[in-house]
Amino acid sequence: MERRGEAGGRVCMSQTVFPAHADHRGELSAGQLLKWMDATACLAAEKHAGVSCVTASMDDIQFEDAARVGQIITIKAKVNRAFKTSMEVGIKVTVQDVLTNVEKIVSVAYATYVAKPVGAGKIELEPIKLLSAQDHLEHTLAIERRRIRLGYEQVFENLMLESNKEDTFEDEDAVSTEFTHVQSIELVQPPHANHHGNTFGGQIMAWMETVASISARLQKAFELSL
Ligand SMILES: CC(=O)SCCNC(=O)CCNC(=O)[C@H](O)C(C)(C)COP(=O)(O)OP(=O)(O)OC[C@H]1O[C@@H](n2cnc3c(N)ncnc32)[C@H](O)[C@@H]1OP(=O)(O)O
Repeated sequence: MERRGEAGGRVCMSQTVFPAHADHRGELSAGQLLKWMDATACLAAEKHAGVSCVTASMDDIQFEDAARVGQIITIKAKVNRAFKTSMEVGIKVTVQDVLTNVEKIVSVAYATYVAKPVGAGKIELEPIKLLSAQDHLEHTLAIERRRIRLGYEQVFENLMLESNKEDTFEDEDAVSTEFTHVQSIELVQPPHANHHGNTFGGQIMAWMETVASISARLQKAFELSL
């Protein structure tokens, strides 16, 4: 029998990109990918914790390559380190072209999940069993990344408090952004919820990404109309 903490906390998910997952360019939308990344990583966290987990945060994400309709997306998630009630999960996304077999990295990301048993108090997580040199490396780096991510919020708060000066920089080519304000009101429905009845973190990120990309496109449309 596999004990929790022994090679638990690893999940691999593959999915063909269908037109319903794509944006107007025929590429996998970032919002859909964020939903898959969150669902896969949450499952890895729950496999390790043995109880339900919630998304606390996802670190900065860079998308290095696009995935087109018909290509295969593979998401590998692994618990790098369990702290007290939270875990860092490493997420690696690759895209494979079925005709050429060429595989490319789309993204490497880190997310934090907190064990939250339904109807119970907090639980303390077991440490993870390290099986390879890579596991050891990620385990060591995870504590450093946690220190940076937990300090990040404070750094941003301090920036806001300290920067009470108006930016006087003026560029004569600057264009107004007044037409780029976008607001979306969403009704939380059952398809947006996870198996605990809460809105998926990935769903919230997908809504945020939709609004941000519409805003960016409105800016471009406004510039072209000038
Ligand atoms: C609104 C939505 O539907 S979002 C989508 C899904 N996600 C959720 O629903 C989560 C909503 N948020 C929450 O439930 C809470 O804010 C939690 C669980 C994230 C934090 O719980 P709290 O009890 O407020 O915080 P507490 O200070 O006890 O921290 C618990 C752990 O989370 C960690 N943590 C808290 N915030 C963060 C963060 N932003 N990033 C990384 N780790 C975090 C803490 O370091 C701590 O870890 P440790 O126990 O291993 O030392």
